[in-house]
Amino acid sequence: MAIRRKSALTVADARVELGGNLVLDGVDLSAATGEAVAIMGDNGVGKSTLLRGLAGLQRLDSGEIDVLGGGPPRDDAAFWGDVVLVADEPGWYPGLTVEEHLGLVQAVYGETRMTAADALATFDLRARADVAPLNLSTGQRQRLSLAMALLRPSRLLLLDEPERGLDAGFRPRLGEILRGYTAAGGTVVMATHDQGLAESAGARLVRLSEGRAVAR
Ligand SMILES: Nc1ncnc2c1ncn2[C@@H]1O[C@H](COP(=O)(O)OP(=O)(O)OP(=O)(O)O)[C@@H](O)[C@H]1O
Repeated sequence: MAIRRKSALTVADARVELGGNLVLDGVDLSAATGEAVAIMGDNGVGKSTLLRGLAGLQRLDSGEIDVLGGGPPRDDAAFWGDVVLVADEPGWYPGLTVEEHLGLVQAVYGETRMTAADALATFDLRARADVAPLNLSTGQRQRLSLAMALLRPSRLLLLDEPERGLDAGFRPRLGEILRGYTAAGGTVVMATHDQGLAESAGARLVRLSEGRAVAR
């Protein structure tokens, strides 16, 4: 008998118009608790817009969203305590090293999913621990963004093109890290152009086409 997993999020008939274009045109999406979902599709089909909608950073013109059973996304501490969005590069703290950025996350959250030292190792940043993030390469900065996101406790990870800047060797590692996150009960929704990464993360593929989800 199939085990029915609890819903982590649902999007029903989402419509978003931007600059006179209907970017999302009746999109449905769902993810179960402990599931990874990869949203794929051509440039401009609305993947980032959908993720921003899930994070509450893009208002829907119509449609419904439920995130973690709490209704629509809310810009409050409880929501952001459960949800992590990794999209554009974050602002870095001037004067703090890579290791200190991770230490800061650990200090703020107290109980983290791993130690800052483990995060440095997991995201291959040990050799760059003492430099400022702005002195990292693009891919190393992306690894630091992901390390900070995976270090802190959360229930839902929203990742916009997490493969950005990552070399071919690290992408399967990221897939394994995301598998570990879902195995521990977390839910992942990512927009990606890398089907290999999606598969290594064990993600269900959802294709967006002209603002519609055509397979899920
Ligand atoms: N602020 C905005 N005003 C008007 N149009 C916008 C705005 N932001 C995005 N768009 C348009 O909305 C559409 C969807 O953009 P979105 O970034 O969601 O696509 P995407 O699928 O994530 O693309 P990519 O694969 O290139 O990251 C694009 O046609 C884009 O030009």
